[in-house]
Amino acid sequence: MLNMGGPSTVAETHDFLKNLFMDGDLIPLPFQRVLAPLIAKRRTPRIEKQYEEIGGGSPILRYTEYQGAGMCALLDELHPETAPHKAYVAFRYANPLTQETARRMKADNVKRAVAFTQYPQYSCSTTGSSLNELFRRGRAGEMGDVEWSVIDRWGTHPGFVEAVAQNIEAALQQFQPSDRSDVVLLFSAHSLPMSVVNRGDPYVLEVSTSVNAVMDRLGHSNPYRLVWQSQVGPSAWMGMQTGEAIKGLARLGKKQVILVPIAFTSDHIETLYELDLEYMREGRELGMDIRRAESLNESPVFIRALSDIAAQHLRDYSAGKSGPMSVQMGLRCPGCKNATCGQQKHWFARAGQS
Ligand SMILES: C=CC1=C(C)c2cc3[nH]c(cc4nc(cc5[nH]c(cc1n2)c(C)c5CCC(=O)O)C(CCC(=O)O)=C4C)c(C)c3C=C
Ligand SMILES: [Fe+2]
Ligand SMILES: [Fe+2]
Repeated sequence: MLNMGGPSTVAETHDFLKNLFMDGDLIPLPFQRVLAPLIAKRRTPRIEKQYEEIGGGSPILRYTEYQGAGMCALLDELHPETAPHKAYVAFRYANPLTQETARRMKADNVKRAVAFTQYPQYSCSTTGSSLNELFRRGRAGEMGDVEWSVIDRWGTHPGFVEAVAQNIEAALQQFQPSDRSDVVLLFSAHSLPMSVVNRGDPYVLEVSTSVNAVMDRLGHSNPYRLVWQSQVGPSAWMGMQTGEAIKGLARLGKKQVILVPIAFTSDHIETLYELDLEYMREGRELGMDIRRAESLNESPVFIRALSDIAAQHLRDYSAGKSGPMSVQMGLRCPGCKNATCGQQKHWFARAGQS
């Protein structure tokens, strides 16, 4: 289970930030090896405080382990041919790091593995980065002889869509029945630098497609917008920003709002601090009745979706098909060397079309 990860304790914040700023797939910096530790050090006190305020660390590991155990139990039934299944967590910037997980897999003598991204929508800076790291560890011989396949995106899987929709419906129940259809659904995803969007990264399109699928499932019952949060640094990022959207809705007199995280599968600093503490407080100060759809966390519907995605992948793989959600390791973009790059410019350049 590949993801970014987060510091499980406040004390791990600095190392998490350092690993994050060292990653050229996420943040390409000039003189990265020199600058990254400096930026991480300067940023640490502020981010430590945020992790303190949300209970002393990121719950992402706890939720990923819970989801992984649930997924494997179901998968043993759905795909007994490859049972027993075991979930390993490989985080990009926090423990357990990919390197450590690779070592554990080797010690466990694992021979067959699925690299299953836990980002529903693909970006070269998130899933791409995790897959690159996995490649590096494999090439360094740290994993032993493993037959790999990849699930690289699943943002329109009906089970994922259903789980998000059910959490929205639960949040809608908190409003008076007569008000419900006027509540604005504000889908909020982590933003992406415009430099990444403009080179054709598929993330923005895939997040939009997820939102559309959820709205289809809800029968377009409510007004909705897709907005973007968590910009870092001075460069241009994908907008509109979540904070600006909330202020804009308040100006329009649209005061009943549900914030819906759509690009994360569990709670962490971006939901618990930025959405719950910052934006919801701002909204309430503007006189709004602003709530949040719960993150997928321990949702049984979501865990079933994970097992279904994995089972379908395993069936496709044994039938010799890679399936629509998955590609096999070895296919690497000639442009950025990402395993499953979705950047149109890179692939078209290869085909001689640009
Ligand atoms: C789909 C999810 C994410 C995308 C896309 C993404 C892009 C992205 N992020 C940064 C910089 C930072 N992100 C930070 C935290 C963080 N980011 C995500 C997800 C995505 N990031 C999550 C889930 C988290 C929180 C982890 C946790 O608490 O468990 C941080 C650290 C916090 C901070 O210092 O503000 C930074 C920095 C960039 C530059 C980027 C674009 C490519
Ligand atoms: Fe981020
Ligand atoms: Fe690429």
